[in-house]
Amino acid sequence: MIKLQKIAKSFIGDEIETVAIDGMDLTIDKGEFLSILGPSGCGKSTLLNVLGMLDTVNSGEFHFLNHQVATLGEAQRAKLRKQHLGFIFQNFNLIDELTVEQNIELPLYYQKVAKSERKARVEAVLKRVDISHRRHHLPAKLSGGQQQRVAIARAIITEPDLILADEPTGNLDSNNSAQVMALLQQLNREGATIVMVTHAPEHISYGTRAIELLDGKIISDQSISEQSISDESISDQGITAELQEVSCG
Ligand SMILES: Nc1ncnc2c1ncn2[C@@H]1O[C@H](COP(=O)(O)OP(=O)(O)OP(=O)(O)O)[C@@H](O)[C@H]1O
Repeated sequence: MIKLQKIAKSFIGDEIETVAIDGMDLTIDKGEFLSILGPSGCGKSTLLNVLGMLDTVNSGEFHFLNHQVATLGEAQRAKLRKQHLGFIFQNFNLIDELTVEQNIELPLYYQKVAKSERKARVEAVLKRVDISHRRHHLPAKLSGGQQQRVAIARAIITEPDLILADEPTGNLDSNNSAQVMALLQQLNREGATIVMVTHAPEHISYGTRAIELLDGKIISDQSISEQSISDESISDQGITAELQEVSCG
């Protein structure tokens, strides 16, 4: 689904160049649930912004489905974003003045989907994330976990090829975090491809693969299976412990 080849991205400010992504190669297949970890400033958000076509690269190739994204202009990238991507953010990014169901409906409205179909799809997604009982509430009346479930519903309602999640549990307590991660895992098991930036090494076990970045480069790339997670937690010296150390940065 995605192929990055020798991608480089730097920022220039006050005559100082900061290299955020340093010649990165990365392939992501349909159906993966990839976690991206690493210390602060290692390039996680920049990579997610590149994958989300919110930011351009300085050099390298970026293939998404059948498109060569690096050569596309802003309007074409915006079209691809709207058609194929769903975003989930740490601070939910819901619209305060709209109810739960209006927030969820919005992407379909922008896609000019007919009203009757919008209603049917909102209904199904409300059930899917178990928030039907709060459909007429404004976001401020919901808990953080409920707000993130609404944001997930809004991200999946267009049936995107790829869901990008930027620290989706960053503002949640452990109970709500576990619920949101279980929902993302379930969506992945039903076929969704997910790329998630996280500071929580314990959450990689919900995914199928974890990469660790340092200074804009991938320094480890691991397949995650339920078996490997339980083995590693027993040995206490595997990826979970290692990543815990790295993410403290
Ligand atoms: N708009 C920008 N202008 C200048 N430098 C930037 C910009 N965005 C990111 N950087 C720099 O690029 C590097 C990578 O930043 P990035 O935000 O991708 O890191 P991160 O791993 O997501 O960090 P965090 O975990 O703290 O969110 C950092 O050195 C950062 O200061």
